[in-house]
Amino acid sequence: MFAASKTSSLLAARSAFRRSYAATQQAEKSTLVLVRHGESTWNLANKFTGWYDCPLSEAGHVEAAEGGKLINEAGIKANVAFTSMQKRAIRTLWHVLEQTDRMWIPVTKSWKINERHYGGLQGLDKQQTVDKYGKDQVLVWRRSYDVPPPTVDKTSEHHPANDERYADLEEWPEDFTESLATTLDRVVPFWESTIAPELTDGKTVVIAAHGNSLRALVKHLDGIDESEIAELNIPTGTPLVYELDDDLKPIPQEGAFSPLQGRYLGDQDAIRARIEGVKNQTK
Ligand SMILES: O=C(O)[C@@H](CO)OP(=O)(O)O
Repeated sequence: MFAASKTSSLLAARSAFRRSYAATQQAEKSTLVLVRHGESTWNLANKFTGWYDCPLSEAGHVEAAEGGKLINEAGIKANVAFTSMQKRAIRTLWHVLEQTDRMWIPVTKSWKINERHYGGLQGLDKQQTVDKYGKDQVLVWRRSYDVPPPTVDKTSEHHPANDERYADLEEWPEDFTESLATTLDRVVPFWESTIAPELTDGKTVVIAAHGNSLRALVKHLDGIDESEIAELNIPTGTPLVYELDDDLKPIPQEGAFSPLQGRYLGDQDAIRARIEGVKNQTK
């Protein structure tokens, strides 16, 4: 009698273990941290930047280091990192890796997560552009999904064919510019081919990139529609943390700012104010 009940309780314990093990397997999730670079010298000067390679401003260095501290305090340990070919994002990543004491992890740099190219607007003062073309037109150029800003041709210093880091990477068209839609056309395939496999492999990933390349990525991840993405602005130097399920779908985080499902680390009121600041660059 005693032996029989012992056996059945052993079996019950084993099947409970199997059930809970299966649940852990299903609940397997990976962590993705997105950071827009800290304030750049051209953010400070309120100029359209795109692929122009300006550095961080003094405040931008502080913001990026603060962002790194927040990631460290959250106990997030990245295994791999990605950034663009632009020094404001690269330097931001360096701050993050320094603050989290993970300068040794592999880093991939790719133009596929560069800022959206601003075509003929690059280098122009945002407010002067509003004064010249009107607020509505500038808002269309800044935030519409698929209306690109004016193009640059190969005589422009801003054309990628005239920059040694990009010249041989692609057959660049004579006239070049990017909308958010065409930015997605490079960000999403890079995500799928290069970043997503690391997350599927159980790695924790950090990406230091740009306002519009990150808008493109979160549009894809969070399934944000074209009208809603127009309203979405991403603050500088602020870590945005996603937990992703087995299919790399975001698990909604408490305190996330809709339509995002990831959560920003840091003082939530200060973050809202920074988001408003980005929006108000062209009043
Ligand atoms: O100038 C730029 O490249 C971007 C980001 O700084 O600006 P905006 O927010 O206007 O798209």
